[in-house]
Amino acid sequence: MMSQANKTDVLIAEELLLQANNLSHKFDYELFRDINLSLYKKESIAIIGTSGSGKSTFLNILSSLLKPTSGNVVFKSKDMYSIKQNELLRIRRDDFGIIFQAHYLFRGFSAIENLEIATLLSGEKIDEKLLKALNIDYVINQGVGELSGGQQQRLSIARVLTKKPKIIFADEPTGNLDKDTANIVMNTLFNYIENNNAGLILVTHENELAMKCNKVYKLEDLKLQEIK
Ligand SMILES: Nc1ncnc2c1ncn2[C@@H]1O[C@H](COP(=O)(O)OP(=O)(O)OP(=O)(O)O)[C@@H](O)[C@H]1O
Repeated sequence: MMSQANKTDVLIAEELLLQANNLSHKFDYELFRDINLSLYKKESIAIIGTSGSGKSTFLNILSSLLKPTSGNVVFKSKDMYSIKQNELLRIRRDDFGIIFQAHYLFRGFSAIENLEIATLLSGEKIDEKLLKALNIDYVINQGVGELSGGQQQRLSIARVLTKKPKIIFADEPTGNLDKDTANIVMNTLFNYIENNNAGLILVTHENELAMKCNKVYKLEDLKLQEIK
């Protein structure tokens, strides 16, 4: 029979979405050393730190885009940087939602066509409620080039959520937005992870925004310091 301690281990493992172990990275100089991080279902984590401290680099490593100098990132019991490239691409396509400030929308297409592309890849449906919540439901027939910067940003967030990722990685997702719109976007992301058993890792320089997350870490002196 399984002991109580083992049962607890199994339970924690089932709730775990992503685990980073002993991550170190350097470019010309060392950015961080031996960092550990765990993300659980329904959890939001914010990473703060001064400009150039390595926040975006850390997020790129967690989100399958950059192999760390050393250490590993485990998703679904697999070390992402030891598996085959096509398996890694599948994880990125099916399970990860990556939101960057520079949004990669298809400019020759309308807003709705950009969402349809996401549904084709994932087999999911466009969620009208999501478009309403993000206040872009009334512009979906317009060309991407006709949308404002903030509308494009929200459209790219809608496109990421449309494919129903297990983990959302967001680098300054509200960077271009006014406060009210930023709140709408953050509430949409929080509701999404709650309703879909997903997780969120957010990089931001705004402390107020960071503190809305369950956990906050500051990247400083090569380490992640726990703030909340
Ligand atoms: N591909 C790369 N090659 C070489 N150096 C890089 C590369 N990407 C980032 N760096 C360097 O690593 C350092 C950290 O960059 P990063 O973008 O991770 O910081 P950040 O904390 O996100 O900064 P900011 O808040 O200003 O966006 C910077 O000095 C940057 O020049």
